[in-house]
Amino acid sequence: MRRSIATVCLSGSLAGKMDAAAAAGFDGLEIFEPDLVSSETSPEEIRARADRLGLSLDLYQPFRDFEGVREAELLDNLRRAEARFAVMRRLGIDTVLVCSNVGTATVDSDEVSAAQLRRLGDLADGFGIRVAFEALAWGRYIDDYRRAWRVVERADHPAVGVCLDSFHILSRGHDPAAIEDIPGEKIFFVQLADAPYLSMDVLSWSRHHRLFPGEGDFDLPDFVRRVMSAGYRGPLSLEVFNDTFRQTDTARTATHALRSLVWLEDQASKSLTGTGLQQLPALEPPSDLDFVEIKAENTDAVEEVLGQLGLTFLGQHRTKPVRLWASGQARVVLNEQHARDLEPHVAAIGVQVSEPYDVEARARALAVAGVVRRAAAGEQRLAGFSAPGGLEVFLGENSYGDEPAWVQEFQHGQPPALRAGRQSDANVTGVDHVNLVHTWDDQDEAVLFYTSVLGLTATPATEVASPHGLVRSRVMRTAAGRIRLPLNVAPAVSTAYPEHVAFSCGDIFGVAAGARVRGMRFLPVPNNYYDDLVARFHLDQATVDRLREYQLLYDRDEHGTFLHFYTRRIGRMFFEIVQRSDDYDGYGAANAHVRLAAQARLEP
Ligand SMILES: O=C(O)c1ccc(O)c(O)c1
Ligand SMILES: [Mg+2]
Repeated sequence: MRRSIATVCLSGSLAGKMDAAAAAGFDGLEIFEPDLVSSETSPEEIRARADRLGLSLDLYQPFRDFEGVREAELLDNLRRAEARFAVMRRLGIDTVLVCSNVGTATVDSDEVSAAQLRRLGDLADGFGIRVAFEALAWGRYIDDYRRAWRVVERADHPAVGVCLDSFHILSRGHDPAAIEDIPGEKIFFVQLADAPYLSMDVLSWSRHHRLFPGEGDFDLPDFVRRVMSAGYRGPLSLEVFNDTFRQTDTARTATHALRSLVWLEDQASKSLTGTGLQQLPALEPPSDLDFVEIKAENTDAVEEVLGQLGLTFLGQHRTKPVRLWASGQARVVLNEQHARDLEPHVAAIGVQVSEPYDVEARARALAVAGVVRRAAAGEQRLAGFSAPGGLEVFLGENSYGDEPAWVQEFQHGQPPALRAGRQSDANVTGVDHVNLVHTWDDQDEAVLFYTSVLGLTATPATEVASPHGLVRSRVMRTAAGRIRLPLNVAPAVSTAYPEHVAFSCGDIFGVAAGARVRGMRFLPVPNNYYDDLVARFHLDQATVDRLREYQLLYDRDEHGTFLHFYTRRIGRMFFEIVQRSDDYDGYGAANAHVRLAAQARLEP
């Protein structure tokens, strides 16, 4: 399918948007009228530039407030249209988007709107132009694509069809099934946008909060399947009004946008044949976390805490200043290579997949930047990718719970007896989650990255108050929860907002007691928190006293309970220990503000 993007999705000048769209690999462009009007470049030059770049100019938009008016206004509107059509001719664009009237309509009649669109069709015909009529979700009378189609059908003009915009349809909860009743050749254009479910007026929602496919809550693959089933074969075009993407780097956003379309085509192609939708190498979500890598100029402080938490040092790498600590399925790689002046931070994760080569091919098809790490002879080379925000993600082979082969490269350390590890409940058993921090402008991109490359799914956003501002959080996870990556957007003022690695265990009191004996300094929890626990959960005093003794936090949902505690901050990170009981599926979000306030007290 041809892939297009509306200029309104991107920041910068019209020429810059065109260059970025072409460089990212788009085939076509929707010219948003304000981008043209404010540009110094003439329509002829824009057309020539598009030709040079190999971009087709697929749509001119929007033409507003046309139908549903009285005759005098209609004549005005036709004159307005004629002037636009003349500009479109100079641009070489043959389709105009006419959106339903929101401002000047006074006549609520299919018959009148149809007759007026027919007259517009006659005018457009003379210019070799087609009219794609779109029902805006907030149209004065026509606010539903099914009514827009009724009107277009009634207009019965070869130059008049519909434009289907996923946002206007799905935001209103309109059933997209009726798309399949529209003849494909009468669907003149398809615009795609995702969005999070928000309770707000639909115009503001549309103008500020649209997202690229795969980043929000709408079922875009189903939407595309329906337009394809109807027989539509025109461009799939992104039209995403979003306050963030309008300010981010143009080239980066264009690449991000194209990734969303490539992902969407792949998703939509399932259970459809002969549509020309491009498929990606098959995707099986990762089965497990392979390792977490922490990088710093000096990792001593991190290793001290890992020891206090009961992890075991497994050895130094054969050829690099890299060390491995582990317990159960938790493997933490400490890397001092190329780390001058760097404080401890989460630099990479490894995930285990059954077919690393397929995932690697998939990532390349999605235009994800690879990372290269030198491997000496005999060392395992893991394919790696740079995720938005800078985390490196490596692909390891599924080891089915056994020690992965690369562990053998860490041999200059403990004797084999220790390598086997002491397995008891009072040990860390694995990594429960890795909490990653993003800036305000790359969280959505990160959601798409983990969705499209690794097949993780995103939970809806939640918000937690910290002393420095609200923290917005979404969790990327596998269905079984073996991989969980909460992505947090840090408040703007706290530039070095810490990330954390959460270890799981089966006996958190045991781990806490061991850590205390080994001198670990816990993140202190205020007494007020424990008073509140009594009120919230009707816990008996003895239980609360025991929690307080170890500075543990407590949460409960309908499935089970959650106990957790935190270490103090080490550089740009810290550790958490968690114990899930029964099928508790959260992250102690109700306690997050207590943790954030405690951290702010220690490091204001
Ligand atoms: O927000 C708007 O006005 C607007 C304009 C044109 C569109 O195609 C659209 O979906 C929305
Ligand atoms: Mg639209």
